[in-house]
Amino acid sequence: MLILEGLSKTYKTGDAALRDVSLTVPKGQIMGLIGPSGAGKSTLIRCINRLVEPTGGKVLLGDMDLVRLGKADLRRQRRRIGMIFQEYALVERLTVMENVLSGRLGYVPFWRSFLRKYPPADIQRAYQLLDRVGLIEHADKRADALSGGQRQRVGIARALAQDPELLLVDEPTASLDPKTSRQIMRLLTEICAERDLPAIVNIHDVPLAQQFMQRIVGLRAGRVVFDGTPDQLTHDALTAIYGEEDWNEMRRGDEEQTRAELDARDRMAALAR
Ligand SMILES: Nc1ncnc2c1ncn2[C@@H]1O[C@H](COP(=O)(O)OP(=O)(O)OP(=O)(O)O)[C@@H](O)[C@H]1O
Repeated sequence: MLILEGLSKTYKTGDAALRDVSLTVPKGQIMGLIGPSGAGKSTLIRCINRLVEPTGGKVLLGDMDLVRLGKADLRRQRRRIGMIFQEYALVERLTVMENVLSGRLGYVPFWRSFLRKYPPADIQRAYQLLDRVGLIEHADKRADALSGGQRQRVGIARALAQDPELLLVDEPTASLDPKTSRQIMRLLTEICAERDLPAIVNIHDVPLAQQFMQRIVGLRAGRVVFDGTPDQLTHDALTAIYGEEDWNEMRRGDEEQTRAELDARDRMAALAR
């Protein structure tokens, strides 16, 4: 379980990116974080594993406050948090298998990782994870030979190789087409359920969040302005998060995208005839 208590971040520039955010994410819950650009979504995710240093508050993972840890302890504790990134952050010239094994780097002694000698149990486990994400037959391919969706699956398997107690997921589908995005979101939700893992997913796409998240938290100007189920995300709630103008614009954008997708489908169907 993850508990945030009064988490705040003010950057040196004076930008108050997070203001007194308190949230509890229980085991197995997948929580979507939505909000307009600049609302503080990335800052929130990065304060949890202290890629960004919070200026106040607590981050409790189990009963440990990550904010209080010194450097060496923080490095050890970060193993407990798996991260999945928008741009996958794979080592492109390494194989799929090596990328997954790199999730174990926090556990193996330096000399082993330097020589890329991982224990057999890690290798066996990496194969199981690749099987779970549907990439077993791609294990020996270089990461740069894969499609975007496949790369994101490697990113998921690598995060799981850490045996994390929490997943932080930053815009996992921002670089993917709509169908692949849905497949990735489905995989993430299944994995959280199977492993009883809590997850926070920073997600721009509101319909996708509504379709897959159990809980949605809306941030605006660094504050939580909505916390509820997808059904409770009404027009009024969306207006509170995005403001009237932005929300209407987003809706128009969605309608245009849907129209464009339908158009493309009609054109493909016409070609196939
Ligand atoms: N390194 C930084 N230095 C100073 N200010 C920053 C820094 N990073 C973010 N900010 C500011 O903090 C606020 C929150 O930014 P953040 O990137 O967390 O928002 P976001 O909701 O993730 O936005 P987006 O959806 O556009 O990625 C913004 O006002 C931003 O300008």
